[in-house]
Amino acid sequence: MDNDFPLNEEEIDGYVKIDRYNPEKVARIAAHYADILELLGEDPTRQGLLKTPERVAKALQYLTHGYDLNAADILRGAMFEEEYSQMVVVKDIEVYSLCEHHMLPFFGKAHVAYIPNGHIVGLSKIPRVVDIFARRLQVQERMTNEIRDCIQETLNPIGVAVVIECKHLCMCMRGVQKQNSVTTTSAFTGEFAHERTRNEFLRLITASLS
Ligand SMILES: Nc1nc2c(ncn2[C@@H]2O[C@H](COP(=O)(O)OP(=O)(O)OP(=O)(O)O)[C@@H](O)[C@H]2O)c(=O)[nH]1
Ligand SMILES: [Zn+2]
Repeated sequence: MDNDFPLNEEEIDGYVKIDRYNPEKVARIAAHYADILELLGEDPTRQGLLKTPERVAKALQYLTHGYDLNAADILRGAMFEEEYSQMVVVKDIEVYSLCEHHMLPFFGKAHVAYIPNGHIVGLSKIPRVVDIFARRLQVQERMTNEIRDCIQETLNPIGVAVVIECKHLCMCMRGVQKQNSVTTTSAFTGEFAHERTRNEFLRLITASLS
């Protein structure tokens, strides 16, 4: 996938405000990156680096485009009255975020469940909500709570469960340099406070289809 910030609204269903890809902002961020390249001992005028500051500026805007999106609005856009009252689980949602301490990626999977209370939500909206909170500077714990709170407050279900498992590059490529550690965070509301419900969710997210 091309990682440049989408130039047209179609690519992400019109949810991103076009002013996020502001040429003035790109130019300003790029100017800083030209300085940074120099400070790192590079020659920003060599051929391979000529467009790098601009590419980085666009990539950073893409990686933080969640700031421009309203997750509650996106959920509200696809809520349907339905009497279904069993747990709905969307698991293995890819997560790509940036840790707010080092601005290095952390990535992995999110598993989200809710128990409807008269309304269900369009399934694709759950990964969209995950993305909106992931595509900004984050800590994994806050992201987990924000996803839970957004679904609870907007959809008002009987309960919400969120489990996120991520690898943090700031712990792999530098610092403590642990290549295999995975961080798991979780957040629950309502019915998921009960061990039985929580265990059913945990069983479903660890079960394999094959
Ligand atoms: N709780 C939490 N910590 C995170 C997350 N992402 C990165 N960190 C941690 O943020 C901490 C920042 O600690 P500092 O001591 O200020 O920074 P540092 O000197 O670069 O730390 P080291 O990574 O241990 O070298 C580190 O322990 C990181 O592992 C996250 O999502 N949640
Ligand atoms: Zn970090």
